[in-house]
Amino acid sequence: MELIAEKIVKRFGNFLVLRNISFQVKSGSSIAITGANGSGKTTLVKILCNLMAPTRGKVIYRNNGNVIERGEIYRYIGLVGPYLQLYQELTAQENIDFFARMRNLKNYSEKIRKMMELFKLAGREDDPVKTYSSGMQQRLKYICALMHDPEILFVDEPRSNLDQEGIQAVYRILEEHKKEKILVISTNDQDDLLLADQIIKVGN
Ligand SMILES: Nc1ncnc2c1ncn2[C@@H]1O[C@H](COP(=O)(O)OP(=O)(O)OP(=O)(O)O)[C@@H](O)[C@H]1O
Repeated sequence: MELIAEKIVKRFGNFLVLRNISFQVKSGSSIAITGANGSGKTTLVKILCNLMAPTRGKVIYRNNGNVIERGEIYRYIGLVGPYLQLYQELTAQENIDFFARMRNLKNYSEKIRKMMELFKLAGREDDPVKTYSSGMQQRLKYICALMHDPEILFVDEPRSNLDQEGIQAVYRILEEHKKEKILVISTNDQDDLLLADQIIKVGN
């Protein structure tokens, strides 16, 4: 699997946020997007995930040399980010079932059980997400992003709201993920940059 960004430019009106961002990342490697607050990290992640169109430039996903169509990209990616909302009125299990149905996933209960255990959410499956703390919600986002074993995992602000134990669990997962798949993180944290084989700086 390969993710290629070709001369990505993004403007909001006259405001130029991204100027000519290009890179390539392959399975078995990782990339970090870094830059000051407001420099365009989240904008770039959204463009890479096909959630926002670039003003100019291209995002290409290739699998065994074949280009994946835009409409199919979601099957290959998992995304964790502050703007990714869980359904607050639904329980954790209902959120998980919703994501599973969207991805046509079957027989996922054992995998979810292990991940709920790992993220210390076991026993809280039937609680509405609105009763979860922000750190618990962040943990649940990781579970929803990872349940279909995505080839590319995007994490915008990996540590967001997590305690030390949560960060360690996430780090183990990210280290494991980038061994054979693609990891893209957006971060301002110097420690997070150590996870990356390549660093892209956005902004000035
Ligand atoms: N939909 C939008 N319309 C207009 N301007 C936007 C829009 N989205 C983002 N921007 C602007 O683009 C710039 C980059 O925003 P972005 O959220 O990508 O930054 P960031 O690097 O992720 O910031 P932070 O580190 O604070 O999360 C900001 O100046 C922001 O105000």
